[in-house]
Amino acid sequence: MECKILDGKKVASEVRERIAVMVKEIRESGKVPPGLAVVLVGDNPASKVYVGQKEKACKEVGFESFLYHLPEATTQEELLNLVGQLNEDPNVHGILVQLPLPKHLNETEVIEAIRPEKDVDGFHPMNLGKLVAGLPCTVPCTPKGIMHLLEYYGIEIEGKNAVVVGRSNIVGKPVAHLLLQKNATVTICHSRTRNLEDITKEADILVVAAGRPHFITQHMVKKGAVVVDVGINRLESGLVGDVDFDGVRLRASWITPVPGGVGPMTIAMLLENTLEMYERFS
Ligand SMILES: NC(=O)C1=CN([C@@H]2O[C@H](COP(=O)(O)OP(=O)(O)OC[C@H]3O[C@@H](n4cnc5c(N)ncnc54)[C@H](OP(=O)(O)O)[C@@H]3O)[C@@H](O)[C@H]2O)C=CC1
Ligand SMILES: Nc1nc(=O)c2c([nH]1)NC[C@@H]1CN(c3ccc(C(=O)N[C@@H](CCC(=O)O)C(=O)O)cc3)C=[N+]21
Repeated sequence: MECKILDGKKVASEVRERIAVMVKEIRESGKVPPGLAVVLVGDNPASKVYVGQKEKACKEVGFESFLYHLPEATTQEELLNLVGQLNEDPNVHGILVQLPLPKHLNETEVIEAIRPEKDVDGFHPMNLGKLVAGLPCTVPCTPKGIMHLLEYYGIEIEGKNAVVVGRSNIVGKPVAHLLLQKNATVTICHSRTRNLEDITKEADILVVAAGRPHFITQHMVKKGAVVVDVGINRLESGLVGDVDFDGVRLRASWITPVPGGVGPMTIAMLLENTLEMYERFS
């Protein structure tokens, strides 16, 4: 059986086109357009790349984007002050603080300072709590993008064994809950999991967000599985995911490539979340 590609690049561009049409109508009606504020602290090269992509994506769909690039030496108080100011700014509908922050800053406290109505990442405990409770909330972009991609390609979730490798608050845990809501039987694995491959081999749907290049190999995957690779690893040979694509595609029925899989969906969902918050709260 031929393995098919979950084409995040294509699906994301369709989402962006739809958003661009809606923003055009908003602008033509003379209203304030949706605005996204991105806060970057320090000079982490990977973060700078991501922030650049986000700005470009905003411009393309017609959003206002406000970039705050603060020096590495920014204090917690200065960062909290900026967040407080953005919370009050009527032109800002979404606030994204790029993670990771430099080590001297308290990430949890910064995220909690963002008004939940402007928490475009869905990382605020109020949004994460609502997600777990199955209430309407802002869903984190990467997990939302994964679900959108599965839905687009008609991948059935109900009753399937879904295995998530990774338990971060931004990817692993929320995607596990979204799969659970769609009635999958969900297993979450992490660095203390024993006999990982015995578990991954049972997965009908395998989502991998471990941050380890080529971590999931062919023999860890069940024949016909749907494999979603969230990993972004920059090696000298280029950008690779957490899944050994060339090996695993010989067994899987569907697979996301890296690049061109989950990454572009994350950006598209960031735009979608910004527009949703604009419509709900402005
Ligand atoms: N494509 C996209 O849009 C995005 C991609 N990413 C990428 O996804 C990856 C994961 O990101 P994130 O969730 O933030 O990462 P974290 O580093 O926060 O979490 C990694 C998770 O993987 C688990 N893990 C690490 N090593 C192993 C192992 N040997 N066996 C089993 N589990 C293991 C960790 O377990 P433990 O909890 O026990 O430490 C942890 O739960 C990264 O490569 C990141 O760059 C992230 C966000 C968006
Ligand atoms: N507050 C916050 N929100 C985030 O959403 C957030 C964050 N912090 N910190 C870092 C991670 C990582 N992340 C990615 C977004 C897009 C791609 C992406 O577009 N990837 C392209 C490749 C891009 C390239 O070539 O580098 C692809 O996979 O095709 C990847 C990773 C968002 N994150």
